[in-house]
Amino acid sequence: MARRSLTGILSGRLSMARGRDLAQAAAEGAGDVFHPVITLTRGLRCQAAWLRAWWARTPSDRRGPVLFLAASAMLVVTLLPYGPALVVLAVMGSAAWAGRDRNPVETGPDDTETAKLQAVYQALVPYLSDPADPKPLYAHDGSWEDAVTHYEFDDGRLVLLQVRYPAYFMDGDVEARARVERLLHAKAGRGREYRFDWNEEENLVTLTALPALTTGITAQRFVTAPGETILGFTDDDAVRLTIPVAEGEETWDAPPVVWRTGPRSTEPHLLAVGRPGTGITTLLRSIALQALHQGDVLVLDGAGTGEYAFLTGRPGVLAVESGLAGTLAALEWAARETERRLIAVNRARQTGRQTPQDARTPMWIVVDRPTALAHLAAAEGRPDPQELLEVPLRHGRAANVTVAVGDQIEALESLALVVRAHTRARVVLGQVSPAQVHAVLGLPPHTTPAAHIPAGRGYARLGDGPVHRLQVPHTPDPHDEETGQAHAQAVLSLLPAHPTPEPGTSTAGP
Ligand SMILES: Nc1ncnc2c1ncn2[C@@H]1O[C@H](COP(=O)(O)OP(=O)(O)OP(=O)(O)O)[C@@H](O)[C@H]1O
Repeated sequence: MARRSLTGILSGRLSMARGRDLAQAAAEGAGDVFHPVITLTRGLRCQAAWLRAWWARTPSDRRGPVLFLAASAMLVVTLLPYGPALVVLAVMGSAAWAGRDRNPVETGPDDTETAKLQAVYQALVPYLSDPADPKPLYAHDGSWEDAVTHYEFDDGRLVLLQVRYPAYFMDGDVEARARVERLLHAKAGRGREYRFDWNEEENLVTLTALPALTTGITAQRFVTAPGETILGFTDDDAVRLTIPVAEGEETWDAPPVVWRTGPRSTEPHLLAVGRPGTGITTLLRSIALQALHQGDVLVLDGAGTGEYAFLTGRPGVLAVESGLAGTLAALEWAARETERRLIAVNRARQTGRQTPQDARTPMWIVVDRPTALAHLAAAEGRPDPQELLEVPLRHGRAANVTVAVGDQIEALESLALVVRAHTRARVVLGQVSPAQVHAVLGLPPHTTPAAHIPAGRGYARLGDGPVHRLQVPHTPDPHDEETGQAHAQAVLSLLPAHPTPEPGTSTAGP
């Protein structure tokens, strides 16, 4: 075999490399030259495929008229000046558009997100697997892709996660659910609030990150129908209705939690409890201010801190009592007044006449911290004021009498049975445990607590309805030194104006 010299081999390689470069340059040049043609061909192919599919979908009895229409259109086009040229231009233009290069869209999680999803999956293994399961959905050597059906990240943080769970997982067991929710909450990040939705039919649980509820809504005249009271504001998708609210300079549509009272209400009385300083008085003040636009209000302030004093003497305010003796007298009057209204309503029904106006005007009894008064009454050997609420609570609905009670959550056990039994509209405010929410509302919250809970934040439930997150509108005591001028003015402007006194007139009341 003849040997080749090193220079010969090198020069041969050099000429081969040059040849490859030339071929590559020629191919690139051809690619550039033919690119429009390739694009047009691709577009024409797309159009032809679409046309074929459309033709296949068209029922056979309609193909004849379609062909006839197409032929007529072609005839018209050929008769038009520049018609065929315009048609060719239009087809080429749409083919160029249809065949344009589309950058591939990146799908799927990046490495950090994949690691996070796998971590969530692995953490769920002990909770959602069973050693007896021959084909477990959750296993230590398994992958998140088997169980995660939806996910969404925002800035690297999970904002939506839907996972499947095996059919044997006890999704009806509150504690089993709570364990999974606690774990998902911890894995998704504790800084924000999450909602959990359990779909028992399809064995799916969804975690959704919730935006914080606005704390900027202050006392104002809300747009409501007669018998409606706004307890506060909640999530957009939790209620069907929104009302316009002013927040600072802006007006926007906010989703309210509306409490309906009166003869047709299924939850005619309210109980609100919370940790001290979380906004129970503020909520009752907001309710009293709204009630004043619908009827008469009697305020009984067990805490005796004078936070309702600004209402004293205003039209529609029957009395503001804070001492034990005054409260007992006011409640005795309220019980008699409820009975009087009840008799008037019954008489009117029996005789087929309209209920007299003085039995139709709504009457509200707002009681703040009744357990404080109960304690005082027990010490003085006097009747528990809560027991005097029995008549308004039992018969108030028919007599258009509404009772709203507020107290501290620690005093829940001290609340009279009659109060707990007849208050089906419930609110709980402040940093409370899921068990406490369950004790007050009859259901645990389906959202995790926020890292920081502002005053006036909590949950509301009307009767057997769902549990709503709630933010009470800021309604401070206008006489409090710490209340800013603007806020005080906003509250005072909601009070009905003093009527011009007419000689010889007097108002009814306790
Ligand atoms: N919705 C709210 N928005 C803003 N601040 C609020 C809200 N609710 C209450 N606050 C503020 O929180 C503080 C306590 O409110 P409030 O007196 O209503 O609570 P409370 O539960 O009745 O307290 P306490 O147990 O001391 O009577 C007040 O300074 C009040 O202005």
